[in-house]
Amino acid sequence: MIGIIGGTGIASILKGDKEEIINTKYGKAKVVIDKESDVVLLFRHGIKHNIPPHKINYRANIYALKKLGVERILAINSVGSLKENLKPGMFFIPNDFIEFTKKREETFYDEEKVVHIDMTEPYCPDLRNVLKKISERNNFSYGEGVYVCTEGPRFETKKEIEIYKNWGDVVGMTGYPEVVLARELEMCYASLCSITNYACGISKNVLTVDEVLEKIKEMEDKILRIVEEFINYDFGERKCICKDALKHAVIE
Ligand SMILES: CSC[C@H]1O[C@H](OP(=O)(O)O)[C@H](O)[C@@H]1O
Ligand code: HPA
Repeated sequence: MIGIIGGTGIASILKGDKEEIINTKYGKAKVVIDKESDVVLLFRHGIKHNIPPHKINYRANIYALKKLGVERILAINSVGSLKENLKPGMFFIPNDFIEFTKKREETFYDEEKVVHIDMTEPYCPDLRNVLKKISERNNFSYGEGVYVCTEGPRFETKKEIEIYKNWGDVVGMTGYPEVVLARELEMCYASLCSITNYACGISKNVLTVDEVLEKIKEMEDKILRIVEEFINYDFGERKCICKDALKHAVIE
C-alpha cells in the first residue's frame, strides 16, 4: 500500500472522497482511502489548510499510515530555493536534511525502548530513484540535495537564509520529523518538493503565501503526472535499507 502526504495547495489538486479518522495512541489522523488504487491520502495541513507546520501531529499521521498497512510514502512539499540554479517551477528530491525545529514530537521511542536510528541515508534510495526516473521520463527538471527544515510558521529572515544557503539547497517547514518517523517504523519515505519561490533575501520581493500557492497551481499538472506514475509504478519487493532499519538500532 502507498501513502501520499499532501502539502500546501495539494488538497485542491488531489481531491479525495470521504475523509476517515484513524485513531492512534498519538492522536487522530484524517485520511482518504482509495481502495481501488490501494492508496492512502493524507493532507498534513488538513483539507482546509487550518493546521500550521508547527502544530501538525506528525506522529499520529505516520503511525496511522503504518496502521493502515502503508509501506511506501511519497511526501509532497513546497519549498523555497537557497540556490540561484534551483529555480521556482523546478522539482527537488532531497537526499539529506538538517533541521532547526523547536517543539516537535520527533520520535516514537521516548518511553521504555531506547532506539538510535541510522540516518546515513534518511530518504529511501529506491523511492528517490523512482522519482528521478519519472521526472526524467517526463522532462521535468529537478535538483537533489539537502532540505533545511525550519519551525515556522513565519518565513525565515535574510540572515538565517544567508547561513542556511551554505548548508542546504531548499528550505521548508514540514519535511522533519516526517522523514525520521517513517524510518523509525521501517517505512520507505521520499519527498517530492515543488520549488515555489526563492528564499528570503535571495528573492527580490517579499515572500507571500500567494506566490507559493500560485506556483503550486502552475505546477499542478506536473505534480499530478508524477503522483499518478508513482502510484502505478511496479515497485516489486522491498530490498532497501528502510525495511530493516530497527535491526541494529535498539538498545536491548
Ligand atoms: C505557504 S508557504 C509555507 C508552508 O508551505 C509548505 O508546506 P508543505 O511542505 O506542507 O507544502 C511549508 O512547509 C509551510 O508549511
Ligand atoms: N520557506 C519555508 N517554507 C517554504 C518556503 C520558504 O521560502 N516556500 C515554500 N515553503
